[in-house]
Amino acid sequence: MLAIRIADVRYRYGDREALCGLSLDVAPGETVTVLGPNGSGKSTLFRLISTLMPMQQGEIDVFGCSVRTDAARVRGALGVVFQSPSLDKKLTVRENLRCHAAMYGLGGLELKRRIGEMLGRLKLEDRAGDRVETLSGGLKRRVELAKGMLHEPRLLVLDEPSTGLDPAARSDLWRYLGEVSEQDGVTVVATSHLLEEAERADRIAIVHQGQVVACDTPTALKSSLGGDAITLRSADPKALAAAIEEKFNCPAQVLDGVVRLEQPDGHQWASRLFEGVGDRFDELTIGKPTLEDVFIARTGHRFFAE
Ligand SMILES: Nc1ncnc2c1ncn2[C@@H]1O[C@H](COP(=O)(O)OP(=O)(O)OP(=O)(O)O)[C@@H](O)[C@H]1O
Repeated sequence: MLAIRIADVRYRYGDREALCGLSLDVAPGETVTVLGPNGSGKSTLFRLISTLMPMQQGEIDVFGCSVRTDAARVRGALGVVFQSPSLDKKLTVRENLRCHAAMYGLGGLELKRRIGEMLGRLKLEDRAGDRVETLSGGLKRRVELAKGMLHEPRLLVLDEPSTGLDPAARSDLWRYLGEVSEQDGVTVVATSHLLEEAERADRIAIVHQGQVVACDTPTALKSSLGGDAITLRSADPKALAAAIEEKFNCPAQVLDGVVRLEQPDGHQWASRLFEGVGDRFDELTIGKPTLEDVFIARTGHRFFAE
C-alpha cells in the first residue's frame, strides 16, 4: 500500500488555479521533497494532504484512507510541521508538547516516555523547562518537529521546514529527517523552494504551475539531461543561439539573456564553439547539470525567476 497516493488533484482559489491535475505516489519509508518555486502550489498541496482544506477535484489517500471520507484516520497517521510557528511562546518546551499530546488523547506514563524520547532525540533535554520565546530559531524548529512526531505518526509532512534556519541548523534538520525515515520507517514528505536542500531526499518531485513536471532520485533527474550544461554570455544572445543552431544543427535556448545547450561531451563542444562562433560570445561555462538545469529543461523557465 502506498503511503500517499495523489491522483489528478485540482484546486482553485476563485479564478486562480493553484493545482492543475497534480499526481504523485509516495512509497512507505521514502523521503520525498516537493520542490517548486514560490507560488507553484506546494502549500496548497500540503494543506490538502493534512486535511486542513476540503478537496475540490481529484483524490488523495494516506495509507489507503481518503482525505475526503476518512479525514480522522488520515490525521491519526499524520505528523504535521507547519511553515509558520505553531508553538505557544509563553509555555515551556515540555508544556507545549503536553498540550499537543492532549489533542491525541496521550497521557500518563506513555506520554512521559514519548516526551523523554523526543527531547533526547532532538537534543532538547536541557531546554525542556525553558519558555519557547527564549529559544533560537533552530531550537524552535526542533520543538516543532518533536511536536509533529510525538504521537508516532507513520507519515510526517512538513511545509518548508527549514524556513528561517541557518545552513547548520538546516543540515541538522535533514539529518534528523533521514534518521526518522531509516530507523523508524516513517515516510517523510517536505515541501521546499531550496534547490540545495531538495537533494537530501530519496526522491524529488519538481512542481511547476500546479503540476509535477519531473519526479525521480536527485542523481537520475540530473543524469536525465544526458550530458554537460554549457552556458554562453553574449552581447546578442539571440543571434548567437541562431548561429549555433544553424552551424551545428543542435538546439540552443536563450533564457534571461544567456544561451544554454546540453551536450554529452561538453569539452569537445567548447572547442567547437570557440572555433565556430568564438567571436560572438564573451564567456563560456561548462558544468555538470544541476537541479536548476533540470527545472529549466522541463519548464523552459529559471527556478528563481518565477
Ligand atoms: N488563500 C489564497 N487565496 C487566493 N490565492 C491563493 C491563496 N493561497 C494561495 N494562493 C495562490 O495559489 C497559488 C499557489 O500558492 P501556494 O501557496 O500553494 O504556493 P507555494 O508553492 O506554496 O508558494 P510559496 O513557496 O511562496 O509558499 C499562488 O498563485 C498563490 O498566489
